[in-house]
Amino acid sequence: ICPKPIPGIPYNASAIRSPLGDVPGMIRDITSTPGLYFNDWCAKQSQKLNSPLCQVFLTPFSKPILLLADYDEALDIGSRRTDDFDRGTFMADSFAAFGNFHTRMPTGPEFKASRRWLQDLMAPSFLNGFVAPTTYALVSRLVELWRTKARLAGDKPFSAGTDLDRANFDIMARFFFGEHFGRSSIDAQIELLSDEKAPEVGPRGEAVFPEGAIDSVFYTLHDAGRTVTQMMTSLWPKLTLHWIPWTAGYRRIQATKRQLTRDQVQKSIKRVRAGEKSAGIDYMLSRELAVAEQEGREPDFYNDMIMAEFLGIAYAGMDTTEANISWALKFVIKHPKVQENLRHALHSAYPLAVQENRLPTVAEFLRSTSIPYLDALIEETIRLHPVLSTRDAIRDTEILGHHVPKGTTVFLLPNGPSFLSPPFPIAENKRSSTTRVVKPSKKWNETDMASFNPERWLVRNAQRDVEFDSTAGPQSGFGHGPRACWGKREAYLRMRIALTLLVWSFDFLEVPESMSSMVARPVFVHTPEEIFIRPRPRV
Ligand code: HEM
Repeated sequence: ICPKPIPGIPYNASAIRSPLGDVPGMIRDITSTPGLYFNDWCAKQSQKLNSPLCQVFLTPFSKPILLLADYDEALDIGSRRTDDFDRGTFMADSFAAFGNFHTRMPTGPEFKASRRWLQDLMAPSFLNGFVAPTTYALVSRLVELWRTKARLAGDKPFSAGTDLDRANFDIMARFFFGEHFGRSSIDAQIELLSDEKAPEVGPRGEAVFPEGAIDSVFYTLHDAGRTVTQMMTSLWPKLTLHWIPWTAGYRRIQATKRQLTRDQVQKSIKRVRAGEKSAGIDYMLSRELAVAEQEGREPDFYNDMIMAEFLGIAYAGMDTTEANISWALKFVIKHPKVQENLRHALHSAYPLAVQENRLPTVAEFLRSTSIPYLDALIEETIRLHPVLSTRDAIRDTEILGHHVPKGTTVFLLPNGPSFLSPPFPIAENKRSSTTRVVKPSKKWNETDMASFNPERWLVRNAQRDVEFDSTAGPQSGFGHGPRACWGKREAYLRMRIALTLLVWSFDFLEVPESMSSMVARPVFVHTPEEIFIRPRPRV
């Protein structure tokens, strides 16, 4: 009943002496180290076991999970070895509460059908024509809210976490449903402050503002997100799978799907039949209409898989992007020089807006090409707070010369050696045949790999101009290959708009040490435990 390791791959000796595997050690490490969470613990094991491939036993009586800590092999598995590896049980189980969401599926016919409905939503025409102006308008409301809060708070910092949460929720809700979703939840906050009442003062001297009501879909997404963390950290995932459908959170998820069907799908069907398209849902249902016509059947607008995409994607796109915007703000607060450089880069990109003492318009934003320092800051934030990718072996195969049985889950660590600490030396003949034939990736300078330094992404071109180099060194924050992040383009667009408008509008002044913790919350997505800001309006 003790775990059975795969021969030749290092593991913690104590793990195979108990049916509980690595669980007791992991719980001990995590509870005794503030800020250390699941992904960090995994990265630490590869360092402790001093191997680019090791194995851990994360649930009692379980099969081993492989931890791969090498950028070139992870890139290879994600993008080139798709006959050996695919999305597998770990993700499917973790996202169980989301129903037929495509991230849970192997790359087969059902996955392809789901992706067909989503086909238009990452197209430049939809992103630039609909998502950018919508996001710009919503972030402008956040700017308005923080102006009001800054005025009422005087010199006191205040928590920005809930506002960022709401703004990102508003953005995702409108991505799918447009203005038909109703009033923005940031507007509800602004209204609440219209009495100009001074905020209360919290225990650390921070200004505390009241919280307005918010749509029930917001709570549902958080409930659903909690089930992902619950599943990933459950000692008994199979039991948890059976138990989740009985929880109040799960019932709320089902009720929300019914509500969205009633409120949004019906309205969208009318628009689609009238040939009108604006929000994401309209494009999805139009695709279904077109496919149904092609296949000579009635459209199935209420298909459970379409419903599952609304909640699944809203969750996948909300916490991840919000976390990175929050970390980026924390970094610019902690590093005033970076904030100054960023503002200077933004001002140089939009000289007319500086001259006219206003924000860059959405049209200017869309016309501008890359702003290297902004792109570097975003990339550096993702590098330091990445999300884990996983794959399962779909046939008996090998990694770094070791036999890997079919069905084995592999974590492609985005935060271990190669990324945040020096890579392991690996003999060329141990690498996969597909890795050997491509040029090895560039490596990070080993002296400062774990520190925050946006400059690492900048290079000078032949004309001596500074450019952003997305291949400057290893980065796996969005995963690789056909199962990499589907929403990457929207995420970049949102992060660029949000950071441009926020850093243009405010000087983010230093906050006291007691409010500037860089510790992350123990949830699946590396999110700051708290974020306090002290914004001083500029324009
Ligand atoms: C900074 C923000 C984001 C980060 C760091 C991030 C990261 C990731 C990662 C690491 C994966 C797994 C990739 C793999 O296994 O190779 C993923 C998958 C996914 N992401 Fe994102 N994501 C972000 C934003 C978004 C947004 C905004 C959306 C939607 C609008 C989105 C939708 C998805 C979906 C649907 C998948 C599943 C893809 C599949 O299974 O084929 N993500 N994301």
